[in-house]
Amino acid sequence: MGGALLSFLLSYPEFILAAACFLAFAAIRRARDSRRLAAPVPVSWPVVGMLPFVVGHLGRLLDAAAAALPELGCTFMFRGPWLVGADFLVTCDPAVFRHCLVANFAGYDKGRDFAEMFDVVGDGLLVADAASWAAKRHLAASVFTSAAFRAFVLSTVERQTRRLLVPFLDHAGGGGGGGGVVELEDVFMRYSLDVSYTVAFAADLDSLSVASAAEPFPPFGEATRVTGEAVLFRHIAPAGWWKLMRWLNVGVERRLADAKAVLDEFVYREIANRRSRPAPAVAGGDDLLSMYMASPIDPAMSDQTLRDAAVGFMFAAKDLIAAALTWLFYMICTHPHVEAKILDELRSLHVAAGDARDAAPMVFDADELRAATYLHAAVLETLRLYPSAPFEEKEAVGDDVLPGGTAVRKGTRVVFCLYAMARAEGIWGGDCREFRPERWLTGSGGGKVRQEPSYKFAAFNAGPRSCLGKDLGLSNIKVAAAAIVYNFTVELVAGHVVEPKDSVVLHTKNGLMVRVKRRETA
Ligand code: HEM
Repeated sequence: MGGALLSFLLSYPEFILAAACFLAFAAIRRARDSRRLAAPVPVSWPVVGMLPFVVGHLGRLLDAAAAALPELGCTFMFRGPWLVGADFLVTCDPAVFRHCLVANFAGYDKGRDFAEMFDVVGDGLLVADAASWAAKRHLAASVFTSAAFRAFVLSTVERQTRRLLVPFLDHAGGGGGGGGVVELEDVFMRYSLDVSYTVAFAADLDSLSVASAAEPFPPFGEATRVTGEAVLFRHIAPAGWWKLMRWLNVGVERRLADAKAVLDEFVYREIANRRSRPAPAVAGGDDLLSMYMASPIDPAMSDQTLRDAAVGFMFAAKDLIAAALTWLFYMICTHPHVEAKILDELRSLHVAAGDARDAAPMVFDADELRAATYLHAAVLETLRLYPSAPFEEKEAVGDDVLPGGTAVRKGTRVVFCLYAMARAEGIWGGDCREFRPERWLTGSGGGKVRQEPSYKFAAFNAGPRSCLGKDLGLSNIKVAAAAIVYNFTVELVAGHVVEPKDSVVLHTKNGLMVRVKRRETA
């Protein structure tokens, strides 16, 4: 049948020409109609599909998607170039989030394509599906919810904030009366690497120390950075392209292979070191590797499982925390009244504690910050507008129909656009684009933090696959933010433009250049 059709079309090329003209005219009409809409929407052209929309908005795809999605009813099928199989469904509709991530969880997998793109985490939790995911999740939950591990994470956060972050900013801000200029996103990337490295391996990397901050990233940190870039490249480039590059071992794929070798060498050596110790000391600590090695759930855990857990943890936590801190400080710099309220709250906590730690600098711990509801609201509002993972993706396990009636065929990739959801008036109201921590607080005088359903505020994902480190991540952000706001003033360098980068983690395009100065009245 297919062969007969092909030979017919080849015998009468005018049919192909006529069909292409018809599709082109239809696309031109749709393109003209779309100009009447409030924002440009993608139009599917013959052969290239909606690729021109992507090319035309390169570098600002998230904002383009945020403007287009509400015009298209919040869900639409993105058509890639013909014959490349690059079509996918995009949505910012909370009802669709709820359906795919919560109600029909088993109907949507991460899928093999995602696992292959993110193969640096091996066969770990972040890419596993079905029964394999359930077993890994059970094991991970036993570690992440254990009191010993949580206490170790929180004490590490406080310790690294006190010994690395605050002294570094103090040093950077010591440049004359006007303070010093630093690129804060780089500071947060180093800080976050140092925290998660210690949490994973109970050793200090100190990439943010005053002495080493002028140095390039340590090889382990550089390997995680290169890997993030390569995963993004694999999301953007056609699969055949990056697979060919992988086969040829060139370009970004070659750098990825080198980065993986660095990660493997380090983690396997660490595992071997620990295995060579006498039995009672093999695990013994409260760091991630020790906790996994001592887990009664899988006493005969292979080295590869341990390696995948440790590397997966670095990717689950590190960059997401750094991105959240970066956008929080961009918001604080551009909303001085928010900074003033956070500072008031922290000062009242300090006074209420009545403690004797008047010797500056002050570092609050996670327990003390439990009462800092305004700071908590500012962090949530940052993650609403600038979710560290701006989109989530899944693959339909079978045919399905979404709320609203869109039919989904088996194998369709679904991209959940959190960044766009935050900017949809129908979902977050007319002031959705404003940074307003108050929207998270009940009552006019502050009070408690409001709960939003996870399918509407999906920064930590929704449903059974929700983030296992949500509370720890939030505490980490608050401890670092409180230490900075309380001890320093941070001002955006005049003329520096801060914009989101099209990326799997919401980094900035040009970093966050700020002037840091020791706060005189801290
Ligand atoms: C601002 C900080 C964080 C944010 C925004 C965040 C967000 C997320 C998101 C969106 C996912 C879903 C990923 C996916 O399925 O594609 C996730 C999963 C996960 N997160 Fe977090 N996370 C943060 C910090 C942390 C921390 C500190 C930890 C560990 C201590 C952690 C552990 C995990 C784990 C283990 C998963 C995998 C869950 C699963 O697949 O079953 N996260 N996180």
